[in-house]
Amino acid sequence: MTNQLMSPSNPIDFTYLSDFFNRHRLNHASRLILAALHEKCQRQHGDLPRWQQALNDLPSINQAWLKVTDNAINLTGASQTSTTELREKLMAFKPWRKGPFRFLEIDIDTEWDSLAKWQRILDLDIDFNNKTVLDIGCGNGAFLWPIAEKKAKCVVGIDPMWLFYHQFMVFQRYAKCPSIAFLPLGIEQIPTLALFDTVLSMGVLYHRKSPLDHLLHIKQLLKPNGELILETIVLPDRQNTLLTPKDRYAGMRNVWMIPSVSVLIDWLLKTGFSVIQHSPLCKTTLDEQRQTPWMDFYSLNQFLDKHNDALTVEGHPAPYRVIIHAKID
Ligand SMILES: Nc1ncnc2c1ncn2[C@@H]1O[C@H](C[S@+](CC[C@H]([NH3+])C(=O)[O-])CC(=O)[O-])[C@@H](O)[C@H]1O
Repeated sequence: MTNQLMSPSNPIDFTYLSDFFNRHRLNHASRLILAALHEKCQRQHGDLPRWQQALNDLPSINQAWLKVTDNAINLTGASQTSTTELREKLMAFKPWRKGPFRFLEIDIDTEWDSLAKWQRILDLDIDFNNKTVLDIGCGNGAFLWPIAEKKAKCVVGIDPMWLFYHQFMVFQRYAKCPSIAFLPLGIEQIPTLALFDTVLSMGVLYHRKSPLDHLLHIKQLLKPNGELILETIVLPDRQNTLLTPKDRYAGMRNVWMIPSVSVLIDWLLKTGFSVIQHSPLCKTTLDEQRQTPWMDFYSLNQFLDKHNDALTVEGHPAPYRVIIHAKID
């Protein structure tokens, strides 16, 4: 593909997206999305020049190849750069939260083992084949690679954080996967057109002030018979319970509501979805989320009660997660 992902005169060049949207029949959204990207690029983030430089400093790699293996999203190839230098270049994109990745011989040990979540998605046996997929709040795009490998027609990831866009580009500049696009935009900037067969919203719902509006918004983005993969924190309670933390939840400031699974299902039914299946409840473990040299801020370990890991430091139930596979009624 003609992939103008980077050019020295205009380092954030999204012009290749017109071609991407045309190829994947997303052209109705093209004009509005390009306008939103243009506007975002006008309001340049202070760290952008540093991250752009860090991308430009990455070495050339011969025969680059990206593959998702059991324990990492793995970029292989041949480069002259020493391990020490390579590690330093990749450290410039810290903090690395989602992964883990392997970049040539360097293991990027991210805060989250996202492949554990991916395994829970695989356990639901969801069919991505030939689907047009949107991943809302995709972080650095860790799930875009395995979804593309499952032969999705195209995968669009959106996340407003410029750092995550650059972490994605660390791999895409070599992998040049023609079926993936990462838009550094928030959900609010995506036109409400029914363009997608499958929408993933993972780790996002509890950050939305109005979770029902989020579900209604997703419904507008789905084609008839479209499917939702909703992953979120829930209460371990079997009853109809809902937590609205007054202040923080597990150290996170912007958490609005955490429902029990039964409330979550009621929200889905109320907003016009029917539930196909859901995963078992899964307590987030310190194997799945922890501090590493690649993400040295506080992590789950510091946000659980030291004497009782069933509780957060604030005294709320510790995080459990569920994945619900639903479809439009
Ligand atoms: N308005 C917004 N629109 C879209 N994304 C947003 C917005 N605001 C924040 N985000 C993004 O939503 C993501 C939430 S993390 C889940 C990552 C991945 N999905 C995961 O399942 O590991 C939470 C977690 O770690 O669980 C972050 O990357 C935000 O930048």
